Amino acid sequence: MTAPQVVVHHHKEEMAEAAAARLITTVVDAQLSRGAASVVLTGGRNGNGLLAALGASRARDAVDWSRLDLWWGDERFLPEGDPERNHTQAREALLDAVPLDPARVHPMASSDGAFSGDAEAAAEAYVAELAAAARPEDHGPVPSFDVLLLGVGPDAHVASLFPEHPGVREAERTVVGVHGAPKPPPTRVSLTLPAIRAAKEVWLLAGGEDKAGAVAMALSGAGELQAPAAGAYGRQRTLWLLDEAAAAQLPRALKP
Ligand SMILES: O=C(O)[C@H](O)[C@@H](O)[C@H](O)[C@H](O)COP(=O)(O)O
Repeated sequence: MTAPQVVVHHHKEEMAEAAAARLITTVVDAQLSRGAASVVLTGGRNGNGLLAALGASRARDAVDWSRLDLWWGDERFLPEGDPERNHTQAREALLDAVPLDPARVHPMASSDGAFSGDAEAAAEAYVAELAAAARPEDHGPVPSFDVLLLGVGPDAHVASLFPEHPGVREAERTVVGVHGAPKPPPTRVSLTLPAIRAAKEVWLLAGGEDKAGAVAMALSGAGELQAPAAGAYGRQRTLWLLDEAAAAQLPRALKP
């Protein structure tokens, strides 16, 4: 388990811009060293804020978009094109504006497609898609993601893994269907903590005072059942990207 590192920016806008710059550099370095890069996107305002900041960055085209593999940490189980889907929002925030290779973009299934209404079947399909992309040198039945992005909820949820819910307890499977999510919509598909922990780097994004309690709890020793964000860490790096409001309740020893 990699000890979490914390970076605090003044406001969430600066946090988004800094995270976008950091992501550009990390992706470019991965592409230089192995010819491709793999990133897992997250939904929510901070995740989409990062994508929008990346799209506005003049450095964005240092990325070879045709050699970027994009996955999702979770998805709201809604019809294709629904404005509330993380995939829809990511396309609007950035993806439709850059020359990605469609074969390397892996959205989770919609509720009206081949798995209509069956979130478990959609989850199983993503398990298979991840496993098919894994290589022998990878750490488990998922690709070794270079960066896995996670927004953090006010209850310290990450992806669609909510405190005390079955998904956060999943210790084997890489993707699960989620029902009765406290954050609407209730039905979702989510990576599990084992899948999240296969990533080289996990970056957790939290901005705003409504996240201060969750951030403090997750970084002060709470267990993953109570604070799923506490169980989200990368093999090589775990990075918390905060603004001052979200860092307000952090013990001094944890502040940079
Ligand atoms: O589908 C989702 O809603 C997200 O994946 C979810 O995990 C989100 O990242 C957090 O709830 C934080 O959302 P905000 O950044 O909007 O607070």
